Amino acid sequence: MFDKSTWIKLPRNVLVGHGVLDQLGEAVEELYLSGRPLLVTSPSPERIAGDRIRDQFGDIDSISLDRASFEAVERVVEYANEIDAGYLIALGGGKPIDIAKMASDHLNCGFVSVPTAASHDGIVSGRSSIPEGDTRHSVAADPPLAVVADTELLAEAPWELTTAGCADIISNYTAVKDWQLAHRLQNVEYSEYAGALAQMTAELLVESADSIKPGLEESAWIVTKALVSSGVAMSIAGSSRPASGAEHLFSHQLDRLAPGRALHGHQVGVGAIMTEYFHSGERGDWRNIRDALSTMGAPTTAEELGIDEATVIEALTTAHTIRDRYTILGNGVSEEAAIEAATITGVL
Ligand SMILES: NC(=O)C1=CN([C@@H]2O[C@H](COP(=O)(O)OP(=O)(O)OC[C@H]3O[C@@H](n4cnc5c(N)ncnc54)[C@H](OP(=O)(O)O)[C@@H]3O)[C@@H](O)[C@H]2O)C=CC1
Ligand SMILES: O=C(CO)COP(=O)(O)O
Ligand SMILES: [Zn+2]
Repeated sequence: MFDKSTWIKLPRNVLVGHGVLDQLGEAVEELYLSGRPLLVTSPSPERIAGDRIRDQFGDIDSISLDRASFEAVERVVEYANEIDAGYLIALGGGKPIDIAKMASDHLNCGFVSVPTAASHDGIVSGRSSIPEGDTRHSVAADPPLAVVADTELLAEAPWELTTAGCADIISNYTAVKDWQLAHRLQNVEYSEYAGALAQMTAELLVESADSIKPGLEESAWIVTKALVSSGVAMSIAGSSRPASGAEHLFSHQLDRLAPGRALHGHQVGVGAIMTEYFHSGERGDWRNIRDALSTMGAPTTAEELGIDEATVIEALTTAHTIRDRYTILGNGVSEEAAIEAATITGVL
């Protein structure tokens, strides 16, 4: 008997374009939500766009967070219960969006995603990524009911945030390879559709590399559409596998060893150069990944990340311990092998 079933959760309204932030009220109205909103944000996004949201929703309650943690999720849940919020509006980068995503899951209410940076592919995804002690949880949660990504606002954000988004997408190359490897070696369930979508998204972005330049709103448009597409791949997969492999494990370790030093996307990009080397060897595709990152202005070395060599090697040799996710790192990379990979690829 055929007994497979799948439940793919996706946002209902996705608005990407010039000035669409001013249509947030309209997009929310179309969702037939009830109750008052709670704005979940962080300091810079609040400063940049908080008032434009208040212009549409009146003087709404808001909470500003500076760190992604389970404690921050708890604070949002408590505050939302206190004011009897009907839904959440997440305004900012990956941090407030992930926190609101998880809090809305706990509260059994919906949330709307309003990215202020094209820096990560959690804008649309049904995954929340929260660090806790020595580990990181990639938690299943509902995706946003709507996404309102204003390319005018995103283009005004510091350019490095956009290059971080590019690198998060380019890392799909190695993430999909790791997923396929785990499928072959460990019988991990693999979705051809999600894998193909994640890979194609990375390919299309790399093909557009010459059009991705600071000061061009079109760049924010290209990158945001890719982030949406990558988030959809995660929703189809029901896991972050299409967009997160060993390069993400490396980045999550860096977050522990050198917190706040570099952006998530930049760390996964540098990780992808090295994990591609592990996949395909010295003559393999790692040069293409490095060149694509460098064309877009994303870091390709430890120095450009602002992270010292010893920390990079420690992150690479311990990355396999952070989560139960089979990747090319297998049971771990020796220090000698890590130094060799980082040196050959020019990361060190
Ligand atoms: N759930 C998922 O599927 C995914 C989740 N992630 C998660 O997302 C996080 C990374 O996202 P990222 O966006 O880098 O993290 P942050 O939300 O920390 O944003 C990065 C920085 O950019 C600032 N910022 C945001 N928007 C603007 C703006 N318009 N102008 C100026 N500064 C701005 C933030 O300011 P401030 O400090 O004031 O907030 C912060 O300092 C990680 O925690 C990662 O794990 C990443 C990919 C996928
Ligand atoms: O960053 C992500 C995808 O780009 C999410 O992945 P994680 O599940 O590893 O947190
Ligand atoms: Zn990522």
